[in-house]
Amino acid sequence: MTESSNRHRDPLGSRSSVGAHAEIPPLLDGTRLPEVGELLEGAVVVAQPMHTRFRGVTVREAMLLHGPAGWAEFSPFAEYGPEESARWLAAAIEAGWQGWPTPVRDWVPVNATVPAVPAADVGRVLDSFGEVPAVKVKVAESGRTGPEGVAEDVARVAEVRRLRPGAALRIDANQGWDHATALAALQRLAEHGLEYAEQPVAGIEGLARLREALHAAGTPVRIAADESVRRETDPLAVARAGAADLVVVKVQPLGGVRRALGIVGAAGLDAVVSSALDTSVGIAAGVALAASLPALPYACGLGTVALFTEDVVVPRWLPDAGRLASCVSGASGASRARPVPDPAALARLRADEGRQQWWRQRLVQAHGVLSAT
Ligand SMILES: O=C(O)CCC(=O)C1=CC=C[C@@H](O)[C@@H]1C(=O)O
Ligand SMILES: [Mg+2]
Repeated sequence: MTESSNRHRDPLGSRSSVGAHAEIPPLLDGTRLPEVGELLEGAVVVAQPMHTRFRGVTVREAMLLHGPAGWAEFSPFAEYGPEESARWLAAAIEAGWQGWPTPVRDWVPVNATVPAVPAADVGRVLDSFGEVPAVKVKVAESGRTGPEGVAEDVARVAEVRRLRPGAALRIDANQGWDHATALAALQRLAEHGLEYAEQPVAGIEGLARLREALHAAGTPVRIAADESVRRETDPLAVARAGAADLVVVKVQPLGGVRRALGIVGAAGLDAVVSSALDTSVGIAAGVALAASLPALPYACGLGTVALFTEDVVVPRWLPDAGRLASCVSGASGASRARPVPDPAALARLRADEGRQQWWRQRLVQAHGVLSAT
């Protein structure tokens, strides 16, 4: 597909100029794949409890690896199989055995993330992030997508707007709505001023159809693709289809900072960097990506360690005045040191032997996929 034919398929004018032959770097891209034994030496699985259930998770487990370049995180969600997990392992190998590219900025703006809590709890959650330029609100929680659930979503968003009148506001439905519900809900939510709606419905065609319907209804809420980027075998398909205005990028699911940079470049759309609910060790990779992108028009979803009751890094890596400093050396040197697990917190949060074993097996399987690639 040429650039002009792509525009033809996108009558609403998303700015993507992705071509059919846009190439994204392969996993590991020339980096040596360490032996399993080398990866597992010093590896430890931690279990970090959450203040509030988030994407069905109440305790977040993560395997931390220690390579020559520093600490790295391997934490594919529990339900992910070896193929998908291999991308997360490639990201950990980049972090621990290669290091990240030189950034173009020293710090990145960060958004608060509000889980699907009752409106009465919104103030408490917002306070845990401090002052931030933007807030992301979770909506369409599983089992809460009927009229009552939508009313709760509207109340939650309205409360955020009341408490943070100047903040940019975005919602994330994690593809929980059907077309009609999304169309109606977004028209109501748009009254509170939305910078964009993240994955309101499932699938690339679903996003394209909703985006057109919103424009036709005179409510042109921008659409961000998340699951349609990170869980698709072709992360560029959504951009090719002109189905979204921007892409959400997460380092671990996309296979590392360099690969994510390649995907954003090839997609030709604005990108929002977000966490994969990582510990502070994994957050460092997200900051490395955000600090390296040529353009960073949106605050990043990298403040999520605030959602844990405790983090393995002490003090945990929270935004300061709405921003996180880069820990990779750039033109003006690194603004802070790379986060390192605290030995006492590591011992306290260490998962039991059964879980250590389960994660070691997952790593071995993901390693098998990478060695066959
Ligand atoms: O983007 C943010 O503000 C925080 C990160 C975040 O929302 C997520 C992290 C990991 C998994 C998720 O279901 C969720 C998301 O869908 O974006
Ligand atoms: Mg999302």
